[in-house]
Amino acid sequence: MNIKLDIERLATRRRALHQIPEAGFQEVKTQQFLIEVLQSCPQDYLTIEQWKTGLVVYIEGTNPRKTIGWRADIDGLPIKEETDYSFLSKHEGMMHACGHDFHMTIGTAAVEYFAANQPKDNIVFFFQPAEEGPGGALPMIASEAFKKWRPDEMYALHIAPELPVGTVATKPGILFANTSELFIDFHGQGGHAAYPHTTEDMVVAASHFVTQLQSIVSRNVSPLDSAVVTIGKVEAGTKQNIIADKARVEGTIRTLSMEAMNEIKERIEGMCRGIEASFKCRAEVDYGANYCQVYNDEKLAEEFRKQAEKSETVSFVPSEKAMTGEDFGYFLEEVPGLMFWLGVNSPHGLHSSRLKPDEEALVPGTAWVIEWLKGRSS
Ligand SMILES: CC(=O)N[C@@H](CCC[C@H](N)C(=O)O)C(=O)O
Repeated sequence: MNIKLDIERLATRRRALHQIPEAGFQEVKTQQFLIEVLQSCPQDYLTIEQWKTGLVVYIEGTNPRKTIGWRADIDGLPIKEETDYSFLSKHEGMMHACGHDFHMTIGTAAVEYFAANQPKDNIVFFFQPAEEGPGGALPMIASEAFKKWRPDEMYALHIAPELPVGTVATKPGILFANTSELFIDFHGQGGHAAYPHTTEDMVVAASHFVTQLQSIVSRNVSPLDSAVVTIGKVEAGTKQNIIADKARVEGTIRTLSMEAMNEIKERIEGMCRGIEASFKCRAEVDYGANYCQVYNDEKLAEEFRKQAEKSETVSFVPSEKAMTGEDFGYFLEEVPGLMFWLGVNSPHGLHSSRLKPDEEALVPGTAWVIEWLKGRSS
């Protein structure tokens, strides 16, 4: 299939989106930008509905037997950008460091294509807020728009910095892990740095906790299973000579099985009780947003591989499972489908302040999404 795509046009759109990254459920400018792009498509059989800070775009097919879903996530991350781009993020401390600017560019370009080339089956595009947290997929699935245009099958992509441009990768079954956020607040008695015996030092309490946490994966999870417990943020204290009365640690738990997830949470709570007793403090645990695993339909993953192997647009690369999380997993609990990686060849990885996906990947990425959706619709 030969679809002509203009790299300049795609890159311009991606750059505009790159400059306005917004946190989950705050994607106001992003939503406005997407509306403007999508309103400039032929509207004959297109319906655009706003849903919170996201959008649902329905394309009516010529002779529909089913509805095919596509999901693109739209939120940015709280990261200070450190690339050498001339089109740096204009939102201080925020960055599209997970490639959602690519996901939106490809998603909107696919809408443009189908708005001008009516598909046989209906296609519904979900531009979903808050993938990085607190999670937009579950409320989007509960929305009236999802009920009205409920897809029979559903797809999404994620950029893969480590794969070359022009490649796609996926696998049947589990692709991404179960995840749970982790927030723990330690409260004690602060005071003067010179009188530690009159205080309960929350820097010391939190430090012990973070160190103890490291034994969970090695000593409580079966060596035949896989799990990750990462603390990405620690916050405590106000000044070098004041003993902190509060400390907060923030992290994430990733597992391939729910048994491991439950075991890890039980161990964390046990450790917190131990820290409370040892340091005469209070530890409050909050698990924030939890995402289920991304589980690709076996039959569809096989069809995907076969079609990609025959394609002139992309090359297929087999994929391993990853401990990444994605609330797209919730869509796949509702309807069969799959997620795949799109190679973008960046020297720096996802969630890096230096992530620089190669814009050349926008052309095969968009062409492949169109090719795949067209294939599903014939
Ligand atoms: C693809 C990707 O990087 N996804 C994020 C999802 C975040 C899940 C949640 N906020 C958590 O941190 O547990 C990831 O970090 O894997």
